[in-house]
Amino acid sequence: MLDESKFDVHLKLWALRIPRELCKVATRILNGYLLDKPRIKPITEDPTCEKNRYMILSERSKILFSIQGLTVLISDAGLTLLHAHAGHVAHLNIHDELLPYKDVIAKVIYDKNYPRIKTIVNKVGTIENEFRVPKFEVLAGEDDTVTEVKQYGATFKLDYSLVYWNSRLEHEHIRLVSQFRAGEIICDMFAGIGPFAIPAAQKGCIVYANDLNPDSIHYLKINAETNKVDNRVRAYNIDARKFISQLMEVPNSDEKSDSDISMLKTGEKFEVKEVPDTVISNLDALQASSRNADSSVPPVKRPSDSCQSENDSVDGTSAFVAGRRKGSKTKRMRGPEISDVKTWEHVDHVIMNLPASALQFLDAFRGLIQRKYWTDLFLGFTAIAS
Ligand SMILES: C[S@@+](CC[C@H](N)C(=O)[O-])C[C@H]1O[C@@H](n2cnc3c(N)ncnc32)[C@H](O)[C@@H]1O
Repeated sequence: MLDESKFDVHLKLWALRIPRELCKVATRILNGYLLDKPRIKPITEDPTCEKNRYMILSERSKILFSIQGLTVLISDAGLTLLHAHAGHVAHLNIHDELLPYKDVIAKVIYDKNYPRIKTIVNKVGTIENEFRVPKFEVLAGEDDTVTEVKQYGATFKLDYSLVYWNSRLEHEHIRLVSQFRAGEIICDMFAGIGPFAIPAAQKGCIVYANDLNPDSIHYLKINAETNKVDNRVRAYNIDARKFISQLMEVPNSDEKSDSDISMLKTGEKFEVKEVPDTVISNLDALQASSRNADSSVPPVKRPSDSCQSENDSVDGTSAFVAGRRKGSKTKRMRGPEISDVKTWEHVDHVIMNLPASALQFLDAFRGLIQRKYWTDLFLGFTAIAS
């Protein structure tokens, strides 16, 4: 009789326990570091918790390694993903039991990642301020937290010590924006430096982006310009409640007779229009005036103050920002301009990315929409409130 146990192989391997929803990302990051043996799956279930998975590392995974900004430390305390990074700043979240070694850990990460990583910071205490900016201590490298991050083809400048930023949300940014369509109107109530607003505008949406933190708005504006979407992003630096209520306020100059309103109700929607180049050029001169909405939302119809340029579209595929493609010299296409938008009549999506408390802002919408003017049945909400 065959003794099958003679064929058993026992491997002593390290494994990384992670929440199962991070499996895809982790597989990408750990590419080349996972166990690669025939008929052995490198990702297995965690018998103690169905929400977790074990990522089994290959035999050659060492004590400390760093790939794409994610450092894995294998210590007596177990396996820990130590840092996320934003541009040249690596952000550690060192657990209490490892704090006595924080300088050594920082030095190793610095040495292994320099010059890509130039500053190593560690989070101190819990986040208590309303801007959601953690406090950091610099453990190694330059004391310089102004950095640039690239996500989905957009560039974001930020000061890591002054504004909220979480590189790990890239997937969520992409997922949400993928649901928007060119020409839609988006209100981002807690916009930060623009990780939803900028790609939405790149896609051809008109974006009203607000944040209470003046530093976030400072960088949001820089990022809108850098990514050439400042003509489709209007930035505000006020409390979210005030922001949404001002956007929904009907200006006196826009009050309509009943017959006007019945025409609106027939479903007036923005359409892609052809615009002669001369009109576009004239609009260029007015563009600057649209960039500084800041602390108030004037509830009046603004003059035409924006236009699309041929660089507006990231991939050139959207109808709204189709613009003048290479080789075509005669016409540009444009969609709704921010000056044409009447937010009290129509908004497609509201983004509320304020984990733990976004839902507490829902009452701000009570009685806000004036049915007489509102042209749609629905308003889409996305509250990221976990
Ligand atoms: C979790 S962050 C999200 C920022 C951005 N959406 C992102 O993903 O990077 C929440 C943001 O809401 C802002 N914030 C907090 N309370 C606010 C309020 N009452 N009104 C407007 N913005 C507020 C903070 O300054 C912070 O930038």
